[in-house]
Amino acid sequence: MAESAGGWRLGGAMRGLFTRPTIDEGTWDDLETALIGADFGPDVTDEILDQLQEQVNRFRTTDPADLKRMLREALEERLAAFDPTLTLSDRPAVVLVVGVNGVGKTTTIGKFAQFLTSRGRSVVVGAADTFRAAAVDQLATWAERAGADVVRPQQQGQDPASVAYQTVDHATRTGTDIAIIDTAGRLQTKSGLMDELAKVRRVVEKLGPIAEVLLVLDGTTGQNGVAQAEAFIEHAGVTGLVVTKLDGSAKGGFVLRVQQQTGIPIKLIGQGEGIGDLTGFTPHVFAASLVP
Ligand SMILES: Nc1nc2c(ncn2[C@@H]2O[C@H](COP(=O)(O)OP(=O)(O)OP(=O)(O)O)[C@@H](O)[C@H]2O)c(=O)[nH]1
Repeated sequence: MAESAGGWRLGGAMRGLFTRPTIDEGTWDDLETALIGADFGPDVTDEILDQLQEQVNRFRTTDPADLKRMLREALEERLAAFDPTLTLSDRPAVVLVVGVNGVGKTTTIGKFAQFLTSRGRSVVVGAADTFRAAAVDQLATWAERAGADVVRPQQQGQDPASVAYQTVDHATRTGTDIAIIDTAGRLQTKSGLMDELAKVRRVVEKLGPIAEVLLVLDGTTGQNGVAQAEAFIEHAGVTGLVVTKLDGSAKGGFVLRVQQQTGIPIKLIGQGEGIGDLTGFTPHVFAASLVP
């Protein structure tokens, strides 16, 4: 899996920026425009600008190549402030995947199953989003392609918590390493959704601890996507973020922004619609692809 193949560059503004002969006022304006354009958000942008101006003054440099390196290092340091390691050592390791519909949740679960099976881990996927038969089929197709087992609801609208229970039970009985549970993204009310999730958690925890709760966010929707997912962040005990659709997006700054804002580490990055298009999150690699 290529870790640096992403298209999440900062975009055209950066190119002109680092070819100026010397650092001048225009450099800082261009840098601000580029950071805002890449969705770092105003706060992170200001912090980075202040930090870099201070460093440029301290080192008395006027060389744009120095500034570029300082920018890359500043981004890497901030990206690395949270631990991106997935905790999957329980047997089975139970992973709940949450998020609003349409962000790429089903695709992500398929890719995650593949990510794990290709590393020699056995996986079962549970379709606990039981309201749409087509969605269950779509998830099952992805999981089967990844070489994972699937636990489906026995009938449409079956209690999601019982599907989740059966999934973990299946993993325990068969000695499967990892149980990934899809959950509903859309219910009539937010409290209904959170109650359902709380019930899934309660029932699963009867069998053992939950290893990870991964919240899937669409990298192209930026801040609006975070607002939509607020309830999950507040109530679902999210342990990691998965940011999808970063391929071809010029909005890579969102990754740093969302991590700083929520205080939750990014653990996986989706960068395409193919089954291999999911990677772990490596701050060094990500910073280097933001500022190539
Ligand atoms: N380019 C790109 N497209 C993606 C990525 N992840 C998902 N998609 C696409 O986004 C669309 C929605 O993905 P789904 O996985 O169906 O999203 P979902 O959140 O499960 O949506 P529902 O099934 O409606 O709940 C699909 O067309 C996917 O192919 C990604 O990393 N990059």
